[in-house]
Amino acid sequence: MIIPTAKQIKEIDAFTISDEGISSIDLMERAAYSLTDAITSQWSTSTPIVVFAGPGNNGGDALAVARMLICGGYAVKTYLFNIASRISADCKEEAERLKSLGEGHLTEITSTFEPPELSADTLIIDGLFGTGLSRPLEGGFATLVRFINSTGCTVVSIDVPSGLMCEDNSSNNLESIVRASLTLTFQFRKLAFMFDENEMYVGKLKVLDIQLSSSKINSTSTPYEYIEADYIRELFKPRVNSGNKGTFGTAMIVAGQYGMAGAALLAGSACLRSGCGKVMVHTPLLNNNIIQIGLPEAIIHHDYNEKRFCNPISSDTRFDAICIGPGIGTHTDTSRALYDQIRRTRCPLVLDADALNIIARNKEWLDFLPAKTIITPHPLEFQRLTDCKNDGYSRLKVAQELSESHELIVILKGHHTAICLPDGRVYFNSTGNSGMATAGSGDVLSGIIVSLLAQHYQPSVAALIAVFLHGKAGDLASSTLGEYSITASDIVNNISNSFRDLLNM
Ligand SMILES: NC(=O)C1=CN([C@@H]2O[C@H](COP(=O)(O)OP(=O)(O)OC[C@H]3O[C@@H](n4cnc5c(N)ncnc54)[C@H](OP(=O)(O)O)[C@@H]3O)[C@@H](O)[C@H]2O)[C@H](O)CC1
Ligand SMILES: [K+]
Repeated sequence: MIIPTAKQIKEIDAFTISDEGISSIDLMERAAYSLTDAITSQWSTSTPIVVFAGPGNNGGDALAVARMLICGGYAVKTYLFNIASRISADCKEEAERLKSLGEGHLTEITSTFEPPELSADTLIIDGLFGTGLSRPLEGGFATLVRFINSTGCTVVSIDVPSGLMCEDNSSNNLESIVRASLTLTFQFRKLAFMFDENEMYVGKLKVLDIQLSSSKINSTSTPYEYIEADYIRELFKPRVNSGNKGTFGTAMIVAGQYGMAGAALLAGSACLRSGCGKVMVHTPLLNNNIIQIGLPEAIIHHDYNEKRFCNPISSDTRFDAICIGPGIGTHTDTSRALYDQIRRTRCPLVLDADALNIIARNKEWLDFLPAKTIITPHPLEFQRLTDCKNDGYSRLKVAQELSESHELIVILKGHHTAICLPDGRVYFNSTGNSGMATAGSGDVLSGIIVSLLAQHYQPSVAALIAVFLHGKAGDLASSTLGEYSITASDIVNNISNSFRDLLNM
């Protein structure tokens, strides 16, 4: 599903109204029904409810929900903030409909507001601002948001937590954003929901289908897409029944300085579990026994010259794709070997972990990475690499620029890992959980990517499939072990289930 901007959502909304011949107030009612349905399925009529409605259509939604809840037998107190006497037409109409239920349901605030005493079991419905927020909240609205956040009550935000911009929050006033327990958003995830630091505002997320025009959605052009199983499934090539191990490619993994052999084992085993024909591990001689025993299927490509660090691979070694980085350290010998290898590499390349830390110290190397090289930084690695600002939106913009200017595939790891392609498109992943934030998890991802590259998947496709499968393997591991107990090996052990689940095997 696409992730449109707030402006595009407005256009889709307007098109739906004209194309379907539905009035805007009826579309608002449709949205309010789905909100009410989601709320009543989770909270019973014994829950006291307080609704805060703003001056725009987000407020209109909130007033309609208040009316529907009252009709459903809930005790609801509603406050409409009409400070500048500029409420939208549909918000005004919804206020009238709410008032028509009788006295005392609606309090209109036109100047100062004395916050009510709220019992701990109160459910707050936040309909102050949605996609129409145009600047950070200040003054009375900022105070109101701080009050909401201080109550300790459960908060359900309509469409967007009030105060959160749909895209760029790098200059926002972060204290003036509602911290929702649950956000019920309409039709699309918003770009800001993809950034890790905004999880504290969004809380749990539920997307409500309010049937906006699908033809308009399909013709809306946006670089951002949220990818789910159906999309990924279509990217697979059939596996040839008559294939031999040569057909499915040889992957080379340069990993594991002495003391970090586990990184080589994890990347190597993930690679083997992801379908390539042969895996070679280039690693210091001292890791020999560990890897021979831990991964008997792999061919160890001994690094004879140096016992502890990685050296260049001899130029007559043949492989179809190469991954460099898991646990290699940043020793000067390794750094020299990395430089040498990058210069010589003619096949698809993935750079991860310490390879990226070495490049961060030699930023000019970015200029000669082969086209379509995949890099897989976590936020700190990306910051070291580019000196970008620390918020998700700024980071994404820099990643998009880097991807486009250097023809790289940048996989920005996070809760919703972003895959930035050189043509400007960005895909956000839908799988994965907090249990995957564990040592070695990135090595597993690199192993899956290089396996798919060795099988001759296009780098962009390999990146998309690998990120999805990796997250899915983590989700399957979590379904039996729970998020607290997952290790990187558990992710490897669930790669096969992840393939089978996706491909219905
Ligand atoms: N997606 C859909 O198809 C549907 C969405 N619905 C709901 O509509 C809102 C969007 O409604 P909109 O009226 O465009 O916007 P808001 O309600 O978010 O707010 C607009 C008003 O807020 C004022 N504003 C903006 N920023 C501030 C601020 N920092 N401080 C004070 N006031 C602010 C703005 O005034 P301006 O001065 O900027 O003009 C407006 O008065 C969407 O989120 C959904 O909830 C439909 O109901 C169903 C279809
Ligand atoms: K809201």
